[in-house]
Amino acid sequence: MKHSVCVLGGGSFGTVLANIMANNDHQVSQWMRNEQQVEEINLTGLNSRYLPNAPLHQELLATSNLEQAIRESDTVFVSIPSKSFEQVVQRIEPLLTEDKILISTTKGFNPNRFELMSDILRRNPATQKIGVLSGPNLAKEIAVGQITGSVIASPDEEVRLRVIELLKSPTFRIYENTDSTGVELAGALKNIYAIVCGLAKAMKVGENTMSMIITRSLAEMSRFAVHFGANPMTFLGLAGVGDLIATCTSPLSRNYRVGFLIGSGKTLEQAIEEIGEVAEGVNTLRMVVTEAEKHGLYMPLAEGLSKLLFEKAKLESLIGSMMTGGQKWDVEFATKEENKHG
Ligand SMILES: NC(=O)c1ccc[n+]([C@@H]2O[C@H](COP(=O)([O-])OP(=O)(O)OC[C@H]3O[C@@H](n4cnc5c(N)ncnc54)[C@H](O)[C@@H]3O)[C@@H](O)[C@H]2O)c1
Ligand SMILES: O=P(O)(O)OC[C@H](O)CO
Repeated sequence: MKHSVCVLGGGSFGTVLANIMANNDHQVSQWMRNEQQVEEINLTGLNSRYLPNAPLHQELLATSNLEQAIRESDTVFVSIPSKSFEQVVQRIEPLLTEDKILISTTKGFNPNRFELMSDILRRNPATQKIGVLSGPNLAKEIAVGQITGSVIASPDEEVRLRVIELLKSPTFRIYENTDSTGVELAGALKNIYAIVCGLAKAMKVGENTMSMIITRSLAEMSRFAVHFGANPMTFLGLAGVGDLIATCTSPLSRNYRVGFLIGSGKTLEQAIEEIGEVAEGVNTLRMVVTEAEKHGLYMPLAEGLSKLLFEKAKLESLIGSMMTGGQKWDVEFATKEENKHG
């Protein structure tokens, strides 16, 4: 069945998703605020600022008419950075009807209060058909047809099946999960650890060290997420360990690059300016460290990074924070009995 889809956001991820769905013969409009970008995509089939090497499907329609784009669509993907997500969702709320499906692809927290993007979507009074798309999805790799897997998370089967129908392709495979909280938290939290790994890479640490950081990052992020209702098993999937590996090891990740640039002597402000695209991990770090303190959650890597970025602590103290401290179990979600005998 041919669907009408709207993607909100003119950045790299919104553009690759819109392009996949247009290639799948769905009617796709991509809403963006920048008129010049709209014109460029419609006239040349290129989004040169965000995806310069990816020619786009000729039927993909870029638009700055938000009202028309929403009214004409049965499914809306929101690919707006977390900083502006709530503001854009408030604009579309009056246009929503109970049959519309809403998908967040944004990996971050609301900077104004501790909540996820799907919480913002759920506040609309019209539709509760809501899902979260997350996984190891570096947009620039997807754009050139690298084999990629992602996860659609929603308790609602219709939502999951719709997203699979819209996005599946010979190079893009979508898996299902009902643990929306786990998938969404995994996607947001891993950005913190991508910054840590970028820093570690700039310090030229060995592979033992890098593996330890990535694995302890997984322990830390799943500890946080389980406290807020996630299933720890979700962290074994693509949205958990999968995305953590991709983002913690790839120079294509903006968060990793923030860490690498700081580790190479730049300030946080210089790193953000040089990248020129959203790096969600910085805001996520602020929100998560505050919540971890409030709830007594042990997160030495996040706390160490926060001290380094916001309180000018020394780089070495970040990794030092992982080497001391009380937490002694390798796998925390094994039962107490297993830990005793394992
Ligand atoms: N790029 C990736 O590889 C990737 C992959 C998976 C998920 N994501 C997530 O997707 C989200 C979007 O990322 P991206 O990579 O597309 O970002 P980006 O930096 O490439 O682009 C952001 C886009 O949002 C637009 N925007 C910002 N504020 C706006 C506002 N108030 N109104 C309208 N438009 C606004 C910008 O103009 C820009 O077009 C992020 O949360 C990111 O974590 C990104
Ligand atoms: O470029 P980043 O660091 O925002 O990462 C992009 C995606 O989240 C990778 O899955």
